[in-house]
Amino acid sequence: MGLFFTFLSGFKATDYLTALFTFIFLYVIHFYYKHFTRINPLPGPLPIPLIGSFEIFKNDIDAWFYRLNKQYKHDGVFELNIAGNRQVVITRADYVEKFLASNSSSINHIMRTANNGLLDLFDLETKGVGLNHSYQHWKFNRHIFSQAIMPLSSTDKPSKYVNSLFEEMSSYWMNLKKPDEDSITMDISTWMRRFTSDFIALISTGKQLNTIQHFYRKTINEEVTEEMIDTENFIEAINVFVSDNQTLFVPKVLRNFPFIKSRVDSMLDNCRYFYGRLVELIRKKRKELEIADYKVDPKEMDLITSLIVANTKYDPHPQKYSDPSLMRPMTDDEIRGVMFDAFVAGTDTTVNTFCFALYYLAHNPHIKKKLVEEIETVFKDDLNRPVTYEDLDNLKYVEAVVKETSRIRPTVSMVSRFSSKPDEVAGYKWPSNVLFILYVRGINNNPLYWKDPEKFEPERFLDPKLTENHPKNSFSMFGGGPRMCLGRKVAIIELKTLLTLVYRKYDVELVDMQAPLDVETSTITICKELNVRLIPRVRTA
Ligand code: HEM
Repeated sequence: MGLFFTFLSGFKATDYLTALFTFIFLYVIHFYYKHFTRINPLPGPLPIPLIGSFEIFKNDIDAWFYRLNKQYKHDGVFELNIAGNRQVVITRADYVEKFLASNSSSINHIMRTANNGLLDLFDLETKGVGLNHSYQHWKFNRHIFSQAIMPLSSTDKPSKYVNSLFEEMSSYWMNLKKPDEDSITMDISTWMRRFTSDFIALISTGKQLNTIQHFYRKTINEEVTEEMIDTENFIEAINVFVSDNQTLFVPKVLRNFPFIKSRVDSMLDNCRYFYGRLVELIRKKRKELEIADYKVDPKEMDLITSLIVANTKYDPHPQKYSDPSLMRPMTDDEIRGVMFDAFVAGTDTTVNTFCFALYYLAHNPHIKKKLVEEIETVFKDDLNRPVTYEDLDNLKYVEAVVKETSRIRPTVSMVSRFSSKPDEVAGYKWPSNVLFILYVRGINNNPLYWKDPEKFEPERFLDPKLTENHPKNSFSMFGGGPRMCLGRKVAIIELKTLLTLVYRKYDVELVDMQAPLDVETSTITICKELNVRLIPRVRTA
């Protein structure tokens, strides 16, 4: 060791600088050598060593993808480098079939990302569904979660919950309306974030979190209670995770770098808090079930109860599987993992889709008129009764509005798949470990499949000839294949019921018609703010 220091002491400061510059120079040469000799070079911006592109420091990565896709003339495939990682971006419907086919049993593209980040540190590597990186754990969790959530969508529970939450929220809005004014002005995205959290809480536990109520009380400056702080913290924890989840993919070697360490630590605190709240909900539910001796009407089961009793002697629908690994009950930690997914994947996605719909409807009054006409046709004179599960079948235009909103501005604008084996994709042969980005917004807006793609036109989804002639995968909202969204049916019920209730009771105008959508994209496109004027409808009948 002494000899080593004697050796170092022989160097001057300029020698260290020279060594540093030589290292950087060699790194840059190596980086570009690798770049220019890469397999299957595709069109794409010239990457900058280490960061890939300065675009990663902006808040809307989707805007960059959209621009590049236009620049490359929707050609079907281009490439990017993000933080040193090559990404192959696919923008044609026929190229994504391999990943999204409903009968796809191939496990080659089952993972969404490489596992070289911090998933294990956040206890997400083997937990939950969305980010799970262990095939066996993902399969087990997805199977149990799917059995718990899918049957809910054929009951009237989701629409009942939306009705009751809307009634509550709407009564707060009416209280906020000043007697001398004919409308209420608000950032509707903040209300809706609370609405969807209360909705998922109801679906999960049968009980409300009261986040809407607490937000209302905060808005009217009521004294802040512990309970109010708790629910606002809960909403904040979801927001933080959704808008900064890139932190999970920071390469392990960078974890302790000064700026990165504080960001990772703060995300860890956020997740610990969030997990703690979820575990509280699960333990509470377990206790209630124990007291009731697990006697629950199977038709009344909430999500957490279904997850707790799955594969136990209390399971009302016991099943046998050829794969014995699917037959064990879930631990509380595993339930916490999938509940985390339900809150993270199931709240913001619906809020954003809802807000985008409001934005596009306000900019297209003739479409809003048709939507209101359909609502009035279905509800005739009875405009206060709950929207039922049966009504949803008759609200075809409302559904077309939801789909058209998701076509033109999908909240999940990109879906990723990581290959574990060599494969042929988009006409090229690829080695294993390639990250493919299926650029949903690019495909949904590709002029090859959609006439005037930037025009908001829900009729596209009503004309059977049009939809039949469309190539497969030219529209996707919920992804596809083995990793397709598990909440898709519940989400459609929630969105249709909510849009109907809102437009039945209010006209919605934007405060600033000139303002573009205020969005940012990390993994999903988030509506940061949407200022609207709600004008209660005055019925003459
Ligand atoms: C408008 C609302 C929603 C949209 C647009 C949406 C969209 C998506 C998309 C695109 C994916 C990725 C699919 C793929 O990789 O092929 C996904 C996954 C997922 N979604 Fe949704 N989602 C919505 C609502 C919900 C809700 C309400 C829940 C649950 C309550 C939910 C739970 C999930 C889960 C658990 C996954 C991960 C599935 C897996 O990795 O196996 N989503 N969603």
